[in-house]
Amino acid sequence: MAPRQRGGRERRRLCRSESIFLQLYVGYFPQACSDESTMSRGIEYLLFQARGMVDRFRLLARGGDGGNGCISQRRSRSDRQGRPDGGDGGTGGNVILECSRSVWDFSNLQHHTKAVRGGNGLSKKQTGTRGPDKVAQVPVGTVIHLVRGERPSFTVNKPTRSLDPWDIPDAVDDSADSSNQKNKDGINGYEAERERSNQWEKQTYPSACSKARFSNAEDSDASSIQPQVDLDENDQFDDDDEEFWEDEEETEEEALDADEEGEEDDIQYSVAEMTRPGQRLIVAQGGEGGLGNASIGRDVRLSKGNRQEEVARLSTGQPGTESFLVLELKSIADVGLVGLPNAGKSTLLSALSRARPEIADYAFTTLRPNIGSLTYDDYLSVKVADIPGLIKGAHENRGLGHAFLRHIERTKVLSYVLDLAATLNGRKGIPPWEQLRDLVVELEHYQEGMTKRPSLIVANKIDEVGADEMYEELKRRVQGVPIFPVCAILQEGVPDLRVGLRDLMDASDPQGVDLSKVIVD
Ligand SMILES: Nc1nc2c(ncn2[C@@H]2O[C@H](COP(=O)(O)OP(=O)(O)OP(=O)(O)O)[C@@H](O)[C@H]2O)c(=O)[nH]1
Repeated sequence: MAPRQRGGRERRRLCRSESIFLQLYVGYFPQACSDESTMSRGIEYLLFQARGMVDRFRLLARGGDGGNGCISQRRSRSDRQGRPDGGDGGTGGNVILECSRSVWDFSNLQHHTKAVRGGNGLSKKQTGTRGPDKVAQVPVGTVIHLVRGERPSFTVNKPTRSLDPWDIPDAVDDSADSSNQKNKDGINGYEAERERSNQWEKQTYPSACSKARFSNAEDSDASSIQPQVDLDENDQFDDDDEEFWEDEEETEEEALDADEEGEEDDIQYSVAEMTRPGQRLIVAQGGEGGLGNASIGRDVRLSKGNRQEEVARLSTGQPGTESFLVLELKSIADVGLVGLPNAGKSTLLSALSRARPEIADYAFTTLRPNIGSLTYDDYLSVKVADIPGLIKGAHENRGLGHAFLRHIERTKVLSYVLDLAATLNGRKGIPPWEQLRDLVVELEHYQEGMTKRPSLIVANKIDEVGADEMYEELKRRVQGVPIFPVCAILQEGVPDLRVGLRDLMDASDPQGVDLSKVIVD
């Protein structure tokens, strides 16, 4: 097989970054492109962006197919004709998402994730092995949207490799009652399930339906019923299957975009949320194994005419289910720091907690959310999220746009970080009260009512010359929310801010920012 071309994907990503770069440096900083150092920062930014955080991810998950049932005759001297003794195929593995603290985005995932096929049944009524599950780790705060397929279901957090009696080779129960029950269920349900899966295959893989592996009963050749020896030679992990998956992967990956756009109307939003480490969610189920001829012979009366075809159909393992999901990361923090670029949010986060985000004197240093932990004397731990800077017009995709706001969607408290020094000493920035207005407008554009949640204002850079007067002016212009003068860089005012945040979380009637109480020229 020809090596797979990854170039297309790389190129696409850089193009997106380039467009952001242009918006930033030509739109937001009109004079910037003439400045060499800003250009080099821009390039640095591009590189960051190219390997930036993956907080939205399209995932096509497919459960492993069930193994085929075995067709085998056991003969002995006393029984020349022999008895059917082929075991059932094993169930395919599930695709499971596991919530974990050890990953912070989706960069470890593969767009196509498939679990392993169940093992084929063996002679002497031995059931095939269960296909191992494919477990993919996702960060805490992952929200799952369903584009296509079955709704995912949570599973008990236990090792999924543990086998039930049907999965243990040689564990076929001979007692009439239980085996009949199982096989009746299996066979009755089998017809309907098979019909459903045939339709599913035709819809999902019209081209692949012609492949032998996906051939349905009508197409299947009687020669596909192999004696035991041949079945044993079949690889349990099905090389053809792998190849098929890889061949399809490149084209399907491109199709994922189109699919998502095309099916946007049908998306079921937030079908599940993963908020606790260790939580497990089955997103695609493994298929049931096919029946061995020991089960078929015992429970199904086969008509003479199409006996072989019927046996072939019943012994073929069912395909695993497939689902197309969009995963989104919404960080879970108690306090969200919002501010314009360069306001000092990252510096403040490092003063409040042990987090060490990148700090620099240029805009958009922060390209991904940082989360720090603030611990009080009574061991209450509060999570604080620092998100990339917002600018006026972010809802029109200026700057880094609105995407990062999802990380503070669930915070209990908002902390507006305003730069008192933005207009001081000849700087051409925005006065703090206008910064506040712009931030409130952007947050409301993102989610109506977001600014009603408990809020406080951090008046940062109080150490700068002229900042005291600016702080007094800010207090005069903004009413209704507490304002804390802080010098994040020297950690001045930070202990009071810690207390203020705690009070806000404990307060019975805390208030958000009301723009009617903000005086702007
Ligand atoms: N004088 C003074 N400078 C500060 C203070 N806090 C932060 N700064 C400086 O302001 C600049 C920006 O700080 P950051 O913490 O990176 O600002 P940010 O809001 O995270 O910026 P983005 O990543 O662009 O969103 C840095 O040069 C800091 O050293 C402060 O209290 N006083």
